[in-house]
Amino acid sequence: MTSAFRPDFEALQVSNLHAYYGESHILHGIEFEVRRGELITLLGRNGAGKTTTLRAILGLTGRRSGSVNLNGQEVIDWPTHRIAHLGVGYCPEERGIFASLSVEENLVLPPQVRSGGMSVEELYAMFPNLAERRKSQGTRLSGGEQQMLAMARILRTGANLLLLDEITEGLAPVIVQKLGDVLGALKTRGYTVILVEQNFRFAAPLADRHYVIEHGKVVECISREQLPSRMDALHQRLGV
Ligand SMILES: Nc1ncnc2c1ncn2[C@@H]1O[C@H](COP(=O)(O)OP(=O)(O)OP(=O)(O)O)[C@@H](O)[C@H]1O
Repeated sequence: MTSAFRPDFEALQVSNLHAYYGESHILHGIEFEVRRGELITLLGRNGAGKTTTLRAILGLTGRRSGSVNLNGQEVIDWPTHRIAHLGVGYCPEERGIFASLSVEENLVLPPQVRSGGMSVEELYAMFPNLAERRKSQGTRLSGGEQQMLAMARILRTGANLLLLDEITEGLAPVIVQKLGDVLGALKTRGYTVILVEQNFRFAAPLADRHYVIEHGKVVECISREQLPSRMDALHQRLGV
């Protein structure tokens, strides 16, 4: 560890990030940044490289190159578990709930990556549905309950930079609204969020900036202030 090393996350800067799955070159020099307490989105059509970007930050793709700088620390060559211990939590699209374990067992299973994680009781206060289902098996949860559990689980680990992949996909409007409230509350508490999202209406009010990805490259960065004047161009890019 260098003397500049500080485990608490303040900023992530991704520069010239290339990533591969086997021989397939998927990311072609991704560039973006996010600072503590910000929420940014990665937008783009299917197959643009949004999920791969989240996975590449954590070292979950094949070969990768370029720079992933976390709070002044270059982590491009680090293994995933070391990166996670800087406070990075990943919520994959498939959620990864253990079907044979109860809600509470799922919650307490992952090891803490840093101090300051939320307690189980704090999480039940944030997600009352989970409190009611604390003894239920993973298989018996609705899609919305599974998503809340997946979010709650990374909050318990102490992660404060959250990489969230399509968390609203397939969920009822009332659950989507609840997830929006939770993200707003987390932002207020200083959490930092990178959101891959197809539901732009969900993401727009929460986000400080939007990065549009096409063919493994960021082709546009749109701030909250610029959004009203760039909506038409954005719709065209996303094909919606
Ligand atoms: N494990 C893998 N092996 C090989 N190619 C992959 C793998 N995962 C993804 N890809 C390819 O990488 C490209 C980017 O996929 P990625 O999942 O990052 O896109 P995305 O923008 O998240 O889109 P979606 O919304 O469809 O998930 C696609 O062409 C996809 O087929």
